[in-house]
Amino acid sequence: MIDVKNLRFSYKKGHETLRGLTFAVDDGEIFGFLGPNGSGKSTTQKILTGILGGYCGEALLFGQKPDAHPMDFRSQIGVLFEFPYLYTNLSALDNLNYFASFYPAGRRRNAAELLEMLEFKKEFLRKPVSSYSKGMRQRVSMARALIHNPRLLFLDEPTSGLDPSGAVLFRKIIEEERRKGTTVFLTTHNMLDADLLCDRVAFIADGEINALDTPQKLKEQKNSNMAEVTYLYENKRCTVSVELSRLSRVFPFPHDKIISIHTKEPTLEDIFIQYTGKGLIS
Ligand SMILES: Nc1ncnc2c1ncn2[C@@H]1O[C@H](COP(=O)(O)OP(=O)(O)OP(=O)(O)O)[C@@H](O)[C@H]1O
Repeated sequence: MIDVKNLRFSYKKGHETLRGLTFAVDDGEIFGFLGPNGSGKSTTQKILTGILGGYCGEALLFGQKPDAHPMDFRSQIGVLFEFPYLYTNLSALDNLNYFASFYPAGRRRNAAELLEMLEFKKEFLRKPVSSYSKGMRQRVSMARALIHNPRLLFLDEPTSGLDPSGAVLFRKIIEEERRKGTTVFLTTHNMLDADLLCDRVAFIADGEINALDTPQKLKEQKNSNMAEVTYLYENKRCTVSVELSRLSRVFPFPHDKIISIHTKEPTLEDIFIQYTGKGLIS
């Protein structure tokens, strides 16, 4: 679906923003592109969606160059941008009907039904976007990305600005899209989204990919094999980290009562820091 080989890009001479990215995204996959601010995520997405040209190396979507603008290229991709590009003086319905009009009638989804699926407040359907909260604008932007049933979805920070139940709903909708066979390129620094949704993730830092695998494999590779044990000893509550191998027979410390044992599994963010030496929010 997406094939990127040795992709390089510079905004100004002498400084490379993308320094030789190579990766492939399979049909029907949710592929996470994770990195801290300024690492090159949006630049990569802009190249793949045909907004930015002038790159070196190879970038192919459906076997085509994204900046060659073949007639049907844009109708096959849906994009949720980091910042909502909506007409703020128009309502949600007018925005969506306008964007839908760019696509063949056979591909268009019903704007009102899409907004209902996204739990958009009915009373705001005909009010201007300028009166919407951040979460409402995000819902309209998601509807805009889905309005023409794209084969490939680019989602840049889809759950940003949403409350926890909105984020759960968006994750459900993204999974539903995947079930229908849509491929998803998810750009984010939200670890929970990446861990819950992605089949594979790539870690990008300073314009380079440092690791690429399934979230589970990445976590297993760097598994600390440690357990955190909480116990009572001489009426005092204590917590220690112990290697799992040392727990196989007896607890290697004096205790009166074990209260809990938890294996210390690294989070995707721990792994990211181990690979790149940086946190995801810098
Ligand atoms: N139009 C531009 N002109 C010059 N430099 C730019 C431009 N857009 C981005 N950059 C620079 O390129 C680098 C990568 O930016 P990019 O927006 O791709 O990062 P990002 O990983 O998407 O960050 P964020 O998480 O903040 O969105 C940054 O150093 C940024 O300042």
